[in-house]
Amino acid sequence: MWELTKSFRFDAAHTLKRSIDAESSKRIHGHSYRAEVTLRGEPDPETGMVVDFGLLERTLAQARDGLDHHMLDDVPDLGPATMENLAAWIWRRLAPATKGLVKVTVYRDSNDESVTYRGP
Ligand SMILES: Nc1nc2c(c(=O)[nH]1)N=C([C@H](O)[C@H](O)COP(=O)(O)OP(=O)(O)OP(=O)(O)O)CN2
Ligand SMILES: [Zn+2]
Repeated sequence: MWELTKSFRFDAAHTLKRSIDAESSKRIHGHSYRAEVTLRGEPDPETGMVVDFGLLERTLAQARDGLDHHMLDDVPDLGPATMENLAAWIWRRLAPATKGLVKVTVYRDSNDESVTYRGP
């Protein structure tokens, strides 16, 4: 069994309701994120690939385009713009076209934080 991983980056703005740091969190502010997507499968004997990374990049671009330079509060079906919801949103975007999807991890390196979603 093989596992392939590819990442994409996006920058986006949001507001957040929180019980701590409430004032600064509810003001519009931005973060830089990295989403890492892992899928599992067997290489095709003819191509030697589980999936061509170029094809995977095209699929990931559809998710990135829905988030990069967007106001996350306005992204349909996201809910509160947390890293938890971002990971699940990316999963839902990718799952129909991504055989063997294992996990989506969203990183916010400026805060040394990450959230991993492994599906419903
Ligand atoms: N479990 C989660 N907790 C928090 C999330 C989240 O997505 N999941 N998100 C936030 C906020 O996005 C918040 O803006 C981060 O706040 P904070 O840690 O205070 O960091 P800064 O905004 O100061 O970060 P810089 O990027 O360094 O400016 C909070 N919690
Ligand atoms: Zn924030």
